[in-house]
Amino acid sequence: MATWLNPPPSTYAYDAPVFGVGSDLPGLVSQVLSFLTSFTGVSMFATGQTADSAGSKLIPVLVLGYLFNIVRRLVMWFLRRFRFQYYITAQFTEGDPTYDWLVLLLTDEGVWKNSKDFRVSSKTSQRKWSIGLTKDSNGKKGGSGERGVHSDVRCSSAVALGWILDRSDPVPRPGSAHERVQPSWSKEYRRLQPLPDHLPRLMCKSCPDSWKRHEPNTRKLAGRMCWCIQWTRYGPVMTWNNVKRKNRRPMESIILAEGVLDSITKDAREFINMEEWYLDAGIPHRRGYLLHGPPGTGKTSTIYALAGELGMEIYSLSLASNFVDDNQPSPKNSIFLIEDIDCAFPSREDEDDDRNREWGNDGTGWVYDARVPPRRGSRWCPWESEEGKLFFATTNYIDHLDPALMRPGRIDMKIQYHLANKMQAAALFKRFFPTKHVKLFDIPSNVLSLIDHPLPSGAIDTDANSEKTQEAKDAEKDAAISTYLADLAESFSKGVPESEFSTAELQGYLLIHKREPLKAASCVGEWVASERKLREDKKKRDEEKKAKMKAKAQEMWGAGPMGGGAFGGMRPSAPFTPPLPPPIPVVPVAARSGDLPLLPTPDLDKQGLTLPVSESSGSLVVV
Ligand SMILES: Nc1ncnc2c1ncn2[C@@H]1O[C@H](COP(=O)(O)OP(=O)(O)OP(=O)(O)O)[C@@H](O)[C@H]1O
Repeated sequence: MATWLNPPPSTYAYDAPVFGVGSDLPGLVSQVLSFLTSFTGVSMFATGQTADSAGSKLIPVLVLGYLFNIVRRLVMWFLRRFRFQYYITAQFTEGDPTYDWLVLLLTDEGVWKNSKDFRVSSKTSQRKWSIGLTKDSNGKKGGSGERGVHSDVRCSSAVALGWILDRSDPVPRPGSAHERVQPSWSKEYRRLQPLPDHLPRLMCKSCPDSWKRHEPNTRKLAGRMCWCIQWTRYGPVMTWNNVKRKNRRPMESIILAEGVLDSITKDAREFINMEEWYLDAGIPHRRGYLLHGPPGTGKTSTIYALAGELGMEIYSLSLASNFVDDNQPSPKNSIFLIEDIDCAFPSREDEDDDRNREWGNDGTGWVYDARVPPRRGSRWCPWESEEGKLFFATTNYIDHLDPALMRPGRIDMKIQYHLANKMQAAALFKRFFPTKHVKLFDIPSNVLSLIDHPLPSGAIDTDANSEKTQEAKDAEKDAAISTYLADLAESFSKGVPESEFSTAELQGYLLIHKREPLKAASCVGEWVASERKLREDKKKRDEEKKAKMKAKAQEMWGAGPMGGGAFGGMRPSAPFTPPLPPPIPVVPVAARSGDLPLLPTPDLDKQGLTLPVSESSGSLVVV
C-alpha cells in the first residue's frame, strides 16, 4: 500500500513576533512589491511596443524596471532589519527531542493537511510522520506509538536545554533544509505572547506523555555530516540523527567478572552527582572510560546497559565522518561514544609508520597508496571541549593507542575485558535458560516426571489444605527445575575451556540450542572441538596465503640485488626520502600503467620490493 509521507525538514524555525504582530508582514510586502515590479515592467514594455518607437522606449522601460528592482531590494532590506529587531526565532533541530515534539504537535494540529509537496518513499521513514495515516495504540492520529523514547527525558530540563533563541540569523539559510512554520498554524499559540514565555508552554504541550514517562528504551544517535550554507559560515556541520533505538538492556544481563560492572556504574553515578564539586575545584566536568579487550566480550553491551541505567542517550561518533563540529555538541548528561577508537586515533608511531608507507618512506622505495589522506590521529580529540558528559571508547587493541590519548582527563578509567571464564559461561547458560521460561524448553519427559513429585500423603483434606499443598507443590517443582538447570549450567561451564572463547561466541552456540538446555550442556564438548578445528584450519590457510604472496613477490621482484626475478632484482642505489609535507598526489605507477599488479602489502619482503625511484614533474615515477 502506498504511504504518503511528508518528511519534515531537518530544522524547524518557529517564528513569532515579540509584540504580537500576527502575520508575516515582511513576506506579504515582498510578494506585493515583486508583483508590482514585474507588472509595471511588463505593462511599460507592452505600451512601448508601437511600430515606430519600440527601440527608443525600450531603454527607459528597462531603466525603470531596474530602479524598481533596486527600490524593492531596499525595502526588503529594511523589512529584514525590522524583522531582525522585532522577531525572535526558535530553532528546533533534528536529533533534539524538542524537534520530535514539535513535529508531533504539528501532526496533531493537522498542519500537514495543507501540504502540496509530498515525497513518496519506498522505505519506512525513521519517524513515521504522515498525514493522519498513522495511529498510535490509543487510536490517536500521528501518535507516538512506534517512536523511540528516551528513558529519562524530562520535559522541563529538555525545554531549558532544547531551544535556542537565535537573533543572529533572521534570514532563512539558502541551501539548507530550513523551513519556517508561520505563526498562523495555530491561533492559540499566537495569542500566547511573548515568545520566550510562550515557548516553554508550547514545549510542555507538545512533549508527549510517553516522553515524560520512564520508558525502557535507549536511543543511540550517530553523528552525520551535512553541508550547510549560512551567512556567517560555509562548511560541514554535524547533526545527530537518531539511528538506533534499543530496548533498554538490564544491567543483570551483562555478565562480567565480579565487581566490574558495579565499579563502572558507581563511578559514573558519582561523576554525575558531583558536578558542583568539579566546578568549585576547577576540574573539567568530564569523565572518560576506555573499555578494551577482545571482540565480543561485552564492551558495547556494557555501555548500552549503563545508558539505560543512568537514563542517558548515546551519541556515537561515526568514524567515517572523521569530523566533529563544536557547534553541534551532544547534549549535557549524555554519553559520547567512539567505538573502535584505535581506528580513529592510532598511536603516533603507528601513524608515522602509515605515513612512511604512504610516502614510500619505509626503505622499500615503493609508494603503496599516496591517496590515503593523512589521518588527524591522536592530535585530534573531539571530547576535549565537551563538559558534563561521559565519554566511552572501546578498542580491541589498546596497544595501538597513543599514550597521550589515555592520559587522565581524557581517559580516567580503563576497564579490561577478557574472554569468558567458567563463571561467565555458567551465568550465560542460566541467562539463556531461566526457570520462569521452562515451558519453552524441551525438557526430557523422564526428567519432568522426576521433577513432578507426588503430593505428600494425606495432604488433600480440605479446600484450604488443597490450595496450600498446591502452592507447596509448585514451589517444590520450581526448586527442582532450578536445581536441574543449575546442574546443567555447571556441566556446561565445565565443558567450556577457560579464557578461550568470547561471551559472544558462547552466546552464538547457546542460541543454536535455545530450547534444548540438556543438549546445550551435553554437546558443548563437541562444539569446542569443532571450533578449535575451524581455528586451526583458518590459521593454516592464512599461513599458506602469506607464503604464496611472499613467493609471488620474490618471483616478480627477485630475491636480492640484481638477482633473478621478472624485474631483475632492481633496487634503488640509495634509500628514497620524498619531501614531506606537502603531500603530492601520487598514484603507484604499477596501478597506473596496469602492467604490474598493485602491491597491496606492507609486510612483503622489503628486499624484494625495492625499486629505483626518481622524482619528475610533481609525481613520483618508478624508472
Ligand atoms: N559480558 C557479556 N555479557 C553479556 N552478553 C555479552 C557479553 N559479551 C558479549 N555479549 C553478547 O555478545 C554480543 C556482542 O557483544 P558486544 O558488542 O558488547 O561486544 P564487544 O566487546 O563490544 O565487541 P567488539 O569489540 O567486537 O565491538 C552481544 O549480543 C552481547 O549480548
